[in-house]
Amino acid sequence: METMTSDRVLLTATGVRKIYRTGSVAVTALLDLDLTVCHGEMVGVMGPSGSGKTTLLNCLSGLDDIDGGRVVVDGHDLFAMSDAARTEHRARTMGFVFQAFNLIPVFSAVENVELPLLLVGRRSRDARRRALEMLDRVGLSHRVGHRPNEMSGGEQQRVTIARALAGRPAIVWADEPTGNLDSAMAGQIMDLLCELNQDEGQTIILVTHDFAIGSRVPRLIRMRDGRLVEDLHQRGLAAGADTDLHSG
Ligand SMILES: Nc1ncnc2c1ncn2[C@@H]1O[C@H](COP(=O)(O)OP(=O)(O)OP(=O)(O)O)[C@@H](O)[C@H]1O
Repeated sequence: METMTSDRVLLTATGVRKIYRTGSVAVTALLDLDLTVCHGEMVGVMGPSGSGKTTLLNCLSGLDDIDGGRVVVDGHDLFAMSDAARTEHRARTMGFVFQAFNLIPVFSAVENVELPLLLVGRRSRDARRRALEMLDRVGLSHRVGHRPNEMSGGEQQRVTIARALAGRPAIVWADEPTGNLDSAMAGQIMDLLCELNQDEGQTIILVTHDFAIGSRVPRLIRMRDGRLVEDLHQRGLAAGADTDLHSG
């Protein structure tokens, strides 16, 4: 069993509840969800369509409000903060990779990666240096001046990963990051994410419905009807991660 000493804990969700209300219809998308994630973990989130995977990502990252419970990330209670403080905390501690690449079409790769750094006040020379370093890290040093429509889907997703990691976030959230890619490119993006986790200890929480992806993460949680129904530490999959096999 994993020993979760408090200094290793990065995220704690306790009794999280999320209800979507549309007119008179209420859908409970998360029900009393408890989850603890430690620094350096790579966690996959799987479950049937509608089970609450994206809602989990949106609520535990503070992108969306919750209807009950508590989420603490990097020592800060997300929903005890003002909206402005939560936004600032998110920009400082979290990076996001989505299925849609959401790159700015008129910007080059390096401009897309440096933009969030400039928005949080980094000096332009520092932001450029860090953006180039990250593009090199994701294997795109030969594409820094290319615009999104001049790159393949896999290359565009590498740019978004470079952008997500440029600010050295404590957590990277990824929602179906390989959903728009063919299986060969999807495999390469997973290789990169696994490498960033294993070599650099980057904490990653990844939503997927793809079993090939889910089989590669050291820890896999499964959802059903808004509840966490399984928490599986897959044996021997990651350096530094817990390798006990247990569920619960
Ligand atoms: N904005 C919304 N308004 C109303 N209901 C919503 C909203 N977003 C999600 N839901 C509902 O909440 C439940 C959980 O949705 P969620 O998108 O989190 O599931 P998911 O597991 O990510 O599904 P998928 O694999 O299909 O993306 C579903 O019943 C969905 O219909």
